[in-house]
Amino acid sequence: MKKENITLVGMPGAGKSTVGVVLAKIAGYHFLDSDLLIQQKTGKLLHELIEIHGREGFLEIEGEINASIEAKRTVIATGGSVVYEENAMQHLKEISTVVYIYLPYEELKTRLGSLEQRGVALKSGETLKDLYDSRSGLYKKYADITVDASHMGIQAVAEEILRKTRETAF
Ligand SMILES: Nc1ncnc2c1ncn2[C@@H]1O[C@H](COP(=O)(O)OP(=O)(O)O)[C@@H](O)[C@H]1O
Ligand SMILES: O=C(O)C1=C[C@@H](OP(=O)(O)O)[C@@H](O)[C@H](O)C1
Ligand SMILES: [Mg+2]
Repeated sequence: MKKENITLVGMPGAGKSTVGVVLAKIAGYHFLDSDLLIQQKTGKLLHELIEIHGREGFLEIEGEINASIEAKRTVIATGGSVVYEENAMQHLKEISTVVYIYLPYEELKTRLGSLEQRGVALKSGETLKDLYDSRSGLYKKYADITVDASHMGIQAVAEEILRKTRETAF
């Protein structure tokens, strides 16, 4: 593994935050959840930011903060909407190996609770299926590696990500 950070991307509920902590532990890395970084830097909760600034305003803030991450030997769990921000993704690709945690739509749907409660950056009238279909291509576009997490437990997904990042030279 040439790059010294691992960035996790994927749909909300795919397991970026939970798997990320376990992955950091087994890799001997630090862990950074960029959602928490946004909350620390703005002093607001994510859903408050979306309420105050709207979807576009939130994406701008998310993009800027992700584009400014400095990390070493760190697993970075991003928020699902970071792939809308080209600058942020270019930066994350420069500093890390980007891993897409893929989950089929049906499995994701049963896993996710209320979308409002999670503060997902939906356009007006957009459903989870619309979001899934429109984002899948973006996750694939930026991913160096894709891990299919269907029917896998948290530990198994973390181990698979570590195995694949170690065997792939970037
Ligand atoms: N591989 C998995 N198997 C079962 N449940 C999982 C798995 N990965 C994550 N979860 C659960 O799914 C929910 C969403 O996980 P989370 O890490 O918050 O996703 P994300 O950060 O991608 O939005 C949590 O309740 C978490 O415990
Ligand atoms: O996909 C999204 O639109 C979002 C996902 C959230 O993070 P998770 O992917 O960790 O749930 C968070 O960044 C924000 O509320 C928007
Ligand atoms: Mg998360």
